[in-house]
Amino acid sequence: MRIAVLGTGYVGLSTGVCLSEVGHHVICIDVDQQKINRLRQGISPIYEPGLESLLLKNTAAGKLHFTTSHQEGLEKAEIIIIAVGTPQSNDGAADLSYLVQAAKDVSAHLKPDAIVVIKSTVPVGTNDYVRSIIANHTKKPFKMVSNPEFLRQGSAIKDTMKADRIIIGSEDNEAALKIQEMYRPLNVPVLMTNVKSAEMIKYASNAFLATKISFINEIANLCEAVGANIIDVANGMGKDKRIGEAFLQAGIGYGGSCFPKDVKALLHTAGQYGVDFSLLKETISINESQRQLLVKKALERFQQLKGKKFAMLGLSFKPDTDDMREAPSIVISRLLHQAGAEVIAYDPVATENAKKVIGNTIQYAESVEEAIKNADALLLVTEWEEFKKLDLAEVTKQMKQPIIFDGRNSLAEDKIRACSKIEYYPVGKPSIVIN
Ligand SMILES: NC(=O)C1=CN([C@@H]2O[C@H](COP(=O)(O)OP(=O)(O)OC[C@H]3O[C@@H](n4cnc5c(N)ncnc54)[C@H](O)[C@@H]3O)[C@@H](O)[C@H]2O)C=CC1
Ligand SMILES: O=C(O)[C@H]1O[C@H](OP(=O)(O)OP(=O)(O)OC[C@H]2O[C@@H](n3ccc(=O)[nH]c3=O)[C@H](O)[C@@H]2O)[C@H](O)[C@@H](O)[C@@H]1O
Repeated sequence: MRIAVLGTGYVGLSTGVCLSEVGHHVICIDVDQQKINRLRQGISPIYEPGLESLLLKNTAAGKLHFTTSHQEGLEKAEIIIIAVGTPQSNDGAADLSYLVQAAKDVSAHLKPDAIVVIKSTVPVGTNDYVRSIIANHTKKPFKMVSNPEFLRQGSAIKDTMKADRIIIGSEDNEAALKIQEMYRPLNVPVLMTNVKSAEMIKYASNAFLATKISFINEIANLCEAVGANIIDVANGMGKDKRIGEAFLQAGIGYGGSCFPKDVKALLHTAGQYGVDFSLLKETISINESQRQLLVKKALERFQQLKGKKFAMLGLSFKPDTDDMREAPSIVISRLLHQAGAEVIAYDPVATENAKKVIGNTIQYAESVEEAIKNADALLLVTEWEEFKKLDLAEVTKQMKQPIIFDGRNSLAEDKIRACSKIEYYPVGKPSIVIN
């Protein structure tokens, strides 16, 4: 099939690359000339494991193209997938301005009878709204399908190729079947729904997962207070198939480009329809306080933070991505800076993006060794594999004080116990102090 994808972000690029991999002819369109230039040279503008090799392979095979011209991209496309951003606006609602512009771009160059697929995460009713925008700008016939995306950053390619499900929402059976056919080579279960249900499935899924994280974080806080161990508690809960093991990792809260904004957008929709979804308010408020946890723990330990030097390991909102959107490291940096502490941070891939968001209120190191030198404490903020492999006995020797606050419970207990001197403060389980 001839497919055009609007937006070469995490979702658009991963989708375009994977659809070309399974045999379709894909042209990806973006308004960002720099991104398109890099993509044409076979360089991915985002860090995403496995993406660049598929990009090179399918570009070389002539199945994957990139352009900034909507005309060039759309004139032959039988399926048009819109994957532009829907960020959060000031009132918590989803900002649909990119989507509205994309709809206008589509209507200007649409091939008659093309199917317009909305993959961006959009509030209930948005597919109908986009349909009316396109219809107001063109007389050509077209069809619409809602097809929300569930991939995670850091495993976008795997999640696309081996998704748990594909949701196809449409009032037009023929269009829905064509999109099902487009995905057939992936061999993933498909669920057909109406448009509004498809739109709701996306928000309900993200809000549920975010709530699961806030729930386990509150249980972790309670575990600390009563002397239980969150790892055992989460294990014990997760063994119940009705609960499931996934998304029960306690830590310093959820971040990223989606959970924070999507929970707020769903709450906004609920408000518009007079539904008081107070559970979501709690999910948000627990998450906000959880992001401050490491700083609170540090304050408890040191009494005052002025003049203290903190090595911060990890900046991105999760491992295997360079994305800094809503990363807990932003809040932690701000609080430590306000308290007069010095922060020197290291991240394997997110440092350049972090500099744009956090700026020069903290320093950036090129390696773990540089970050930890003479530090009063180490804050583990993102659980990159590199950090799990550290020789903690050696790390603590390089520090001024051997104090570690592990915001992701990611350091192995036997490595901690192998240190001759250490103070280790995890989340939701007993601290380890060896003098
Ligand atoms: N990032 C993620 O892991 C996931 C994101 N989503 C949703 O997918 C959507 C896209 O998210 P991301 O890929 O993270 O966004 P992104 O911000 O990384 O990329 C969006 C891209 O669209 C381009 N763009 C904007 N207007 C355009 C237009 N008129 N024509 C062509 N290109 C245009 C931008 O230049 C940018 O490169 C959002 O609605 C998001 O909520 C859904 C699932 C996962
Ligand atoms: O709509 C989206 O954008 C995507 O949002 C999330 O994907 P993503 O944000 O890439 O990453 P996750 O692995 O879900 O992690 C999100 C945040 O939750 C945190 N998290 C995750 C799991 C957990 O057990 N505990 C926990 O604190 C992570 O550290 C991270 O900050 C969802 O998992 C995807 O299904 C969805 O498509």
